Amino acid sequence: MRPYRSVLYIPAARERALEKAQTLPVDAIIFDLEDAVAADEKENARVLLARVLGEADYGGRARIVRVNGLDTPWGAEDIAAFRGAKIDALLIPKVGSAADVEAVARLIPDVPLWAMMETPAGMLNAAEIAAHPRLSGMVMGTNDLAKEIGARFRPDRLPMLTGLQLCLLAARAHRRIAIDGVYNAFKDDEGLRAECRQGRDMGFDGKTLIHPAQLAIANEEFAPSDAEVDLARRQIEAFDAARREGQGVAVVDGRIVENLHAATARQIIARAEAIAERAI
Ligand SMILES: CC(C)(COP(=O)(O)OP(=O)(O)OC[C@H]1O[C@@H](n2cnc3c(N)ncnc32)[C@H](O)[C@@H]1OP(=O)(O)O)[C@@H](O)C(=O)NCCC(=O)NCCSC(=O)C[C@H](O)C(=O)O
Ligand SMILES: [Mg+2]
Repeated sequence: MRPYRSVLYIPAARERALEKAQTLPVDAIIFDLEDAVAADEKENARVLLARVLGEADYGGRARIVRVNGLDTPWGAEDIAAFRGAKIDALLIPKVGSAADVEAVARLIPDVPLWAMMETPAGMLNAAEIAAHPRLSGMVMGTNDLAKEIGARFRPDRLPMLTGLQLCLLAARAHRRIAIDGVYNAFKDDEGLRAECRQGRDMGFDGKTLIHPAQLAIANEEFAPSDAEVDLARRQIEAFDAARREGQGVAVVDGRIVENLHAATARQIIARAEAIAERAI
């Protein structure tokens, strides 16, 4: 179980940021060739990123490259540049259907593919996209989604919720990683914390981020709290004791604990242990 609490975008044209990320407390990095790179910088950014990924040491941080779409002048060359590279996933922007995933899969063997979920068609086709055998992760693109549906940004993200939940259901049905969208106001810690909490409550594995100042909050909010770990341990103990006595139900803190609750508790412990092992 690899943690994906914090997933930081870095514009691939920013050499200093590419260097800085080697020491940041982040679970995964999205090296972005798409929207964070201006059109006249695309070719230089691709060359720079290929060099950096060949030389730099990002330790245990997952390395994900977001390429430009195949419907742009840069998409096919981006994909070709990272064939055989030491990366953990290739992230495809604006995926609308499983055919979009298949088109990229044919151009690059072996590497796991992730999909940006950020168009109305993509949200409606989330189930077939998640089912593609090469797909292993889904990333919410809430900026593009807001643009496409004509939504306003609201603290409760009401206009987004149906789309986000369709993607979560699809991701979970096929055991894929699901990462929440970015919080644009990178100096607003309180707003970020609230949105992380909402994303965690919904079931996301972590949050995409745009600035190093956002890392600590995401790492904290997407990790099981001490209270959650303590409760999980007590639930497992109580359930195992009940089983030894031939019972199928235990009670902890006035609430029932059945097989499924014990399974959730074991997941929480496994997640906490995986995070402790990351030790970032
Ligand atoms: C938002 C920024 C433009 C701010 O940059 P800057 O003004 O340079 O910030 P700071 O001066 O506060 O930077 C302090 C130091 O941190 C480093 N830094 C900054 N950002 C990053 C980063 N993302 N990764 C690594 N390091 C970073 C600076 O180099 C400074 O270092 P030092 O020299 O040691 O002091 C900038 O943060 C930025 O460009 N962020 C990323 C924006 C981005 O990637 N956007 C695209 C993804 S969002 C999206 O498209 C999602 C989706 O598709 C959707 O539709 O929603
Ligand atoms: Mg986008």
